[in-house]
Amino acid sequence: MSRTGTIIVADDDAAIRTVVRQVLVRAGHEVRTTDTVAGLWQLIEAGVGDAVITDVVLPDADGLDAVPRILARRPGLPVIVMSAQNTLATAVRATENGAFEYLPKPFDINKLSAAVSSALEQSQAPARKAAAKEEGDGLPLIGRSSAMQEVYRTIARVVPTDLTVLILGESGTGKELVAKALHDLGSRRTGPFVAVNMAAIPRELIESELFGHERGAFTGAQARAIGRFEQAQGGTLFLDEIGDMPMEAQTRLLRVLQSGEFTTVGGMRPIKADIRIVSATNKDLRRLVDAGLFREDLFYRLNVVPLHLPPLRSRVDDIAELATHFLRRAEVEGLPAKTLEPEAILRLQAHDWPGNVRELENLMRRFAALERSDVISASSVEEALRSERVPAGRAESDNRGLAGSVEAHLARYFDTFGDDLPPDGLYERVLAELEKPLLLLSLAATRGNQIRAAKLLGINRNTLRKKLNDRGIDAVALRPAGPPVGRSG
Ligand SMILES: Nc1ncnc2c1ncn2[C@@H]1O[C@H](COP(=O)(O)OP(=O)(O)OP(=O)(O)O)[C@@H](O)[C@H]1O
Repeated sequence: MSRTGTIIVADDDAAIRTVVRQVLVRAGHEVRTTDTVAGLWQLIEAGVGDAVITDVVLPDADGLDAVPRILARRPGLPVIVMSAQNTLATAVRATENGAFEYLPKPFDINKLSAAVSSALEQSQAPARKAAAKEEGDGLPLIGRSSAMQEVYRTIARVVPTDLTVLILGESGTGKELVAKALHDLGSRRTGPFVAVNMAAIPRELIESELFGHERGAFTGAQARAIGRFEQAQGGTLFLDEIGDMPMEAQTRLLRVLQSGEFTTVGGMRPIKADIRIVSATNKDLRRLVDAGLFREDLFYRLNVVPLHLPPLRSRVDDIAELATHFLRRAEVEGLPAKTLEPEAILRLQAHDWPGNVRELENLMRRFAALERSDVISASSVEEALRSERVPAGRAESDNRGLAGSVEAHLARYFDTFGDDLPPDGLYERVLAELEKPLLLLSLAATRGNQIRAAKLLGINRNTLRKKLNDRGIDAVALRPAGPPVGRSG
């Protein structure tokens, strides 16, 4: 049977107070109502109430701003916030201010009842519930498609255990994000999360990188070095691109999984491993096993719980929410606010996303930075997706396509640095890089005719000659012997 209690209701709309009162009284609760923050505060000070339901906009003050004050006075008292300002910002503010639940108006009576029941349950075990709520809100994964629901179910099932998880999925599907979520939600969250990418470390260094080495273990080992296993003690070790692990390191890893202990390279003393292992791959590990490139016994040890991350193209339902999420994130980072028109979303949904969520994230970031209009149109999306497919160096016939392909090249250049930045002095370098091929292509297109090329470029003939000199281009030598290339005349 669900618990009953005294609920304070603060709303300046008499009709809402009446409806809420009826619902709560019918469920066996006692109700006290008020229409101001001042009235609410009086009840709080008097120690009344097992839970609070408050509107945000009240005549004398902001109901949401009152939440931290209420919690300071009555720690653990669940406060449910209702608001007609149904923005993500209000929802986020409600969470940040410590609200127990946020209900957008008009609210569903069943949801209100459910929120009150769980609020009263929480007041029985405040600390545990508050922690659980914090975890839920911090979950970084976006997507409500049935494919993602399956992923969430598996995550929920393995979080309370220390089972070894193997995350399988194409590049950019969120494997690392899931590994981090497994860590952050589990009992090891206060310990370290250490990620190692097997493909990023030179093969001959992998063992020492993972297990550490003793002084003098090999040429160049001048001091003892701590490996990733030791760094991850008490936490989670994420082995990314596990299919790229060399055989010798595989053997060593298998031994650790079997014995629960590891030794450093050149070391004798076994160290107990108190680590959860999560690994990931975008390769077909069974194939690697068949080809003799991956140890079968290790495969079984790692694959205790397989977690398949679906490619983005198979969860089209998530695209709108993900795209909006990435635009908002760009906005939070200081880029201009952008939204997508409905047809633009349809266009995104029709794309096949070979780079999965990462590709969508990069595209949205690019729109946030470069799109001139506040609303991203279907044709902008079309153009951006088309320009991604333009092979290097192929010119487009119209200005918009040209901008798109240059943009795609630049975007790819930025992407190669991942989270880092390209070297400084980019502006000059990019302009210099653009100028030479532009001059060369213009001359080629006009069969080396400088007057025509100057006209095509829209610059003075003398300016063209100077630029050719500066860039060391011999225009005469460029006159092709064959037929004209493209648009001359
Ligand atoms: N469900 C999701 N919700 C929000 N962001 C996501 C989601 N899935 C992936 N991302 C974002 O997409 C990017 C790629 O994700 P991640 O690095 O986890 O992919 P991966 O599968 O590990 O890629 P790779 O195989 O190339 O290492 C990250 O910036 C991540 O934050």
